[in-house]
Amino acid sequence: MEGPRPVVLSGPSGTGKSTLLKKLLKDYKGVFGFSVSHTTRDPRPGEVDGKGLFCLPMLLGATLLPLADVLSSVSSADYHFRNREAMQEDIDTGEFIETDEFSGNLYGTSKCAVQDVRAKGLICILDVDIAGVRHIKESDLDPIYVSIQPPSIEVLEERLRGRATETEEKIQSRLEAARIDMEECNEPGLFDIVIVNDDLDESYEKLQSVLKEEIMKVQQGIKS
Ligand SMILES: Nc1nc2c(ncn2[C@@H]2O[C@H](COP(=O)(O)OP(=O)(O)O)[C@@H](O)[C@H]2O)c(=O)[nH]1
Ligand SMILES: Nc1ncnc2c1ncn2[C@@H]1O[C@H](COP(=O)(O)OP(=O)(O)O)[C@@H](O)[C@H]1O
Repeated sequence: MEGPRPVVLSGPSGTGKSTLLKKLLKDYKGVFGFSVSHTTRDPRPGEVDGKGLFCLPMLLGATLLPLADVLSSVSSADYHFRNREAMQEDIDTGEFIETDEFSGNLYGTSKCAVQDVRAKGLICILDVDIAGVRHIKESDLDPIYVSIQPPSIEVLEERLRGRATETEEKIQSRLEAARIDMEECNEPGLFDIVIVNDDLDESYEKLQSVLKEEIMKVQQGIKS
């Protein structure tokens, strides 16, 4: 597909990926779009459900929903929250680019989630775990791969506890996955850049700088 290259943000749970990507979406309106993943985990308070497997071009063609409703439901959602059976059915019918089991739940990037963003000419941001990164490497997406890492496992634990969204069991399983992620992220050729998210402003500067070229492509497209 033509257009700017997508961006994959990966890194341990609690390291600051959502914080950074929300800053990008806020500061660069009309430049970035979030690929809304599917998951079987329960929504956290305040999280918005994308309500299922939509393909924006398909919906518009069928004019099932007013355009504004479709755009807002897709762009502001955190996840499409599904039960395991429904998600497995969609996986079996080939709707996903990649899926992974993380901390007892299924997560996955649907083809529609990426198409919806790319069809609008936006830089598509995907937030996936390290297994997702490896699966995406086998696809034809050709994204920029960014790993966001914590300064240390102790700091990560503080952030996870500070966010107060997980049970003790989930904190432990996330820390276990984090140890593996922290080791594997330096594997040659896996990521284009590894950003240690100590100071948030500095990390955001580094992230903007690695995405500068793609951001300019979209901004120049908007002007012309
Ligand atoms: N492979 C894959 N991983 C995902 C996807 N969506 C989210 N994840 C990863 O799943 C993990 C858990 O995500 P989440 O439950 O939202 O917790 P959080 O990252 O701590 O906010 C994180 O490492 C995400 O990057 C997806 O579509 N595919
Ligand atoms: N650089 C930072 N310094 C201190 N706290 C941070 C930093 N970046 C993120 N946080 C905090 O850490 C917690 C986890 O961040 P979050 O963006 O939810 O992580 P992720 O999306 O990677 O799971 C949040 O409470 C967030 O406010």
